[in-house]
Amino acid sequence: MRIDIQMIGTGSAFAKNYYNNNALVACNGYKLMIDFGITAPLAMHRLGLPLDVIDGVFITHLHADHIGGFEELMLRLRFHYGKKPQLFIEGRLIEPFWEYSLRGGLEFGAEERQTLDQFFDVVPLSVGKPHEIVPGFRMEILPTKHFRDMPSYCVILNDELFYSGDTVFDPELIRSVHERNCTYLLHDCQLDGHGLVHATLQELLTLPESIQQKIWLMHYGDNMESYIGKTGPMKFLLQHETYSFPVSAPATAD
Ligand SMILES: Nc1ccn([C@@H]2O[C@@H]3COP(=O)(O)O[C@H]3[C@H]2O)c(=O)n1
Ligand SMILES: [Zn+2]
Ligand SMILES: [Zn+2]
Repeated sequence: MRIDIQMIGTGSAFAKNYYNNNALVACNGYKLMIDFGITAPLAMHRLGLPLDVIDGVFITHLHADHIGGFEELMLRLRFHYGKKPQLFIEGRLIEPFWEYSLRGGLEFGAEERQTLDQFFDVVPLSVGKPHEIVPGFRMEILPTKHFRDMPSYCVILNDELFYSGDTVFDPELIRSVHERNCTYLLHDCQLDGHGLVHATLQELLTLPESIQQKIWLMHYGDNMESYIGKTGPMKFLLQHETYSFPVSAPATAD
């Protein structure tokens, strides 16, 4: 079987040549969006993808390049398409996501109090508890170290494909997913400067070659092209491209 990933964008938070680093994952007939940032509605439009292709959305963390497109997504899905997708979200993120990031725009003027579950079928996730999205398509989240104490999560799909979300360089995390036989490591990458909240290219280049061979770089800045050929065996994911990753069917969930 395969996991197909279309990179809706591959850019860092403030990149202007690239849309926000968000990905549309297709597996066993289900389409899962990983993050939906400020630029995601425009990127989907440019790709000719209507918002109702999305069956579910997973949120890695609450920075705007990962959730800034939700107001449009929620309004259009509910009132234009009449669709209520699933929302996969770590339990601790639910309240701040709704109360601090969205409620002001979605409730103001509403006659009735609005809640997140009017827009989504909310599926709370927990670290260490894999979740079967549909038969044969499984996700598992792990915490990442990103920005101070802000909760943020990476995700492993079908035990084989690791998607970092946003994280500082965390060799222990990378080695652990390598050792549990993840075949593909999609990792955010800051190409220059200090890695205060992201892994830098220089840091990723210190990993053993056997790990670098599995790494696909994403969430990069506008100067990506000047780094082509300077990433060792690591490859860049390209915006709007679809990548088809062969995977094994996961062992039976839970
Ligand atoms: N101390 C910090 C914290 C954050 N940032 C920038 O804010 C962005 C938020 O989205 P991101 O993708 O996590 O990247 C962050 C930094 O660019 C930064 O530059 N310095
Ligand atoms: Zn980001
Ligand atoms: Zn972030």
